[in-house]
Amino acid sequence: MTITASAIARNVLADADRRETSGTDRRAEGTAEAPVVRLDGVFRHFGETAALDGISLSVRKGEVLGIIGRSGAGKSTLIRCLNGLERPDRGSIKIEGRDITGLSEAELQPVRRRIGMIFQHFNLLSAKTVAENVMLPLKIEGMPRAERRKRAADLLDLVGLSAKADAYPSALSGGQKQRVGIARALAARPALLLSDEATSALDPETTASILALLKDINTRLGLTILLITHEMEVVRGVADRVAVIDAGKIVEDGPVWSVFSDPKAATTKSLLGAIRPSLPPAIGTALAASGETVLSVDLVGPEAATLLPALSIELGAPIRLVHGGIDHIQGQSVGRFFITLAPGTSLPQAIAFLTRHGAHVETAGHVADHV
Ligand SMILES: Nc1ncnc2c1ncn2[C@@H]1O[C@H](COP(=O)(O)OP(=O)(O)OP(=O)(O)O)[C@@H](O)[C@H]1O
Repeated sequence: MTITASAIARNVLADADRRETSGTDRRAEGTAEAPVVRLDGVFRHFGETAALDGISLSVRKGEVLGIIGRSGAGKSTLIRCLNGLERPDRGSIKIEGRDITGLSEAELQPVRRRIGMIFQHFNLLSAKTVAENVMLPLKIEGMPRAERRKRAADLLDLVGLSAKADAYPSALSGGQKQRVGIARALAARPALLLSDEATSALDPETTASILALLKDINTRLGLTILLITHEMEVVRGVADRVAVIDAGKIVEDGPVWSVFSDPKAATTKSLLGAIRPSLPPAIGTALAASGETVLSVDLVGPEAATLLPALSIELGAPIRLVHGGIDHIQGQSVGRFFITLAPGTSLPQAIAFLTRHGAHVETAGHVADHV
């Protein structure tokens, strides 16, 4: 799909920015520099269950943060706290610098309008057309009809669905429904787009196209996005930073390339299991039977591409790559290789060389008697 880079698109969030800098829409201490979202020591317990157990994190303006966790980790509770549907037991939650934890329902309404949401099951009104669905938040805002129509047309252009303006949701594919959901979420010019498992009901190809659209909107409009997901592929596809939540705690937080190349927490390693190369057991068994030593080698950076040939030259013998390769995440080359050394070569020499070049090396599986 091609999205036209129009003045319209640049205008999609412009009013929100004007409101933000004028400060007339908020009575907060926040400034343009304040994080869009900031949580400090947020606790929410249900009886003995700590759904949120001291969460602190912030999302900068223009950032895409992925929050990932298994079922029951606390993701839904976090979302409910962010939009004021749930109140934390303690801690503070600031949206654009304004603490929302003590606000009344009436006071929460303008804060909620600053948060656009997209959902796993799209939540479109089946009796309304695509354009009417997109216009709905604007109708609630009291925007005149002609203006609403114009804005809905601009938003449908942005998500590549102009041709479907008068169709009903039942006539759309899942990916098209989610595009409508995105257009609707952007209608009121939010400061934050909150994505709640928005691609979980979509096939991998459609997921990729929705993630590309979100990334495009983030890049072109500078929109801040918080993605809640249980899929690492989603984080990999679009996020700048990832926070891993487990039993109500953030157990890991960092740039996506860094967490993907060197996960520290057990939960992160396990969530990454499916997409981070690990030695297939059958290969490990076969190599053990043949008496070969397998090394796992991790290296981030341009040297990842030249490391193995350089090692081969250092040892004066060929290296066998049995599994893995180079991935490209956020412009970084992330190398993860499983290699075996030729008989008679020095394992300590190989490890010393690789370590000297910044690689993290482990012996995986069988370790043969090397020189
Ligand atoms: N209203 C509630 N009453 C009692 N326990 C709750 C309530 N809401 C959440 N919990 C518990 O808090 C923990 C976190 O739940 P939460 O729904 O936030 O997790 P989640 O990460 O969103 O899970 P999923 O991905 O399955 O939706 C779970 O143990 C859940 O059983």
